[in-house]
Amino acid sequence: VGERRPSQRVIQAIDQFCRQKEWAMNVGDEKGMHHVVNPATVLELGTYCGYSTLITLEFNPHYAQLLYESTESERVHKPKRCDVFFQVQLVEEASGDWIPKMRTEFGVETFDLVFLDHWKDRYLPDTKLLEDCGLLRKGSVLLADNVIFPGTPEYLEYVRSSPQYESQYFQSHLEYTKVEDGLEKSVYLD
Ligand SMILES: O=C(NCCCOCn1ccc2cnccc21)c1cc(-c2ccc(F)cc2)cc(O)c1O
Ligand SMILES: [Mg+2]
Repeated sequence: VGERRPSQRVIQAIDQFCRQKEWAMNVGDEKGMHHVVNPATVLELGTYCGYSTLITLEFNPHYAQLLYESTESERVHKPKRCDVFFQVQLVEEASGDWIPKMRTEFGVETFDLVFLDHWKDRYLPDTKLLEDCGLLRKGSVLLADNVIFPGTPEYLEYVRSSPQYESQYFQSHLEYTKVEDGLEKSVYLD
C-alpha cells in the first residue's frame, strides 16, 4: 500500500538483514513503538544503529558515527559535544551525565516520550534522574525495551508499584527471535 518512505525502506532492509544474516539488538519489527501516541519531544537512551531514532543519546562513538552517516538530514551545526540535525540531536555521552544538562544544553522543558533501550541497569536510576530534574510532566510516557530479556527487574518493580505511574506491558519477542520479551509503557501521573 503506497510507496515506502526512504527511512521505512532502510528499516525494512535492516530487519531483513537481521533476520536472514546477522542478529542485531534493534528494537525490531515486532515490538516496534506503534503503541505510543505521537510525541513531540522524544528522548531515546541507546541509539545503536539509529533504527528508532529521534532525539537520542549514544555514548559509543562507533554507533554515533553510524547515525551521522545514516541520517538523511543535513548537519545544521556542531555545538560542543553534540551534533544537531534537522530532526535528530545526538549526544555522545552517558545518560547519567547528560540528563541533568538536558534543559540548559537543549532547552528541553519536559519530554513527551522517553524510549529506554540502553544499559538495562540504568533504566531505574535514569528514570529517577528524569523525575528529579523535572523533565517529566503529567502524561509523559516512558517506553522501555527488554523488560523481560535481557530484563530490567528493578525498573519493572518500580514503575509497576509506584503510584506515580500507570504501567502496561506489551508482550512480544526479543527482536528477530522466539524468546519472550516486551515493551513496558509507563505513563507519568505526576
Ligand atoms: O544491551 C542492550 N542495549 C544497550 C546497548 C548499550 O547501551 C549503552 N548505552 C547507549 C547509550 C547510553 C547512554 N548512557 C549509558 C549507556 C548507554 C540490548 C541487549 C540485547 C540482548 C539480546 C540478547 C542477548 F543474548 C544479549 C543482549 C537486546 C536489546 O534489545 C538491547 O537493547
Ligand atoms: Mg533493546
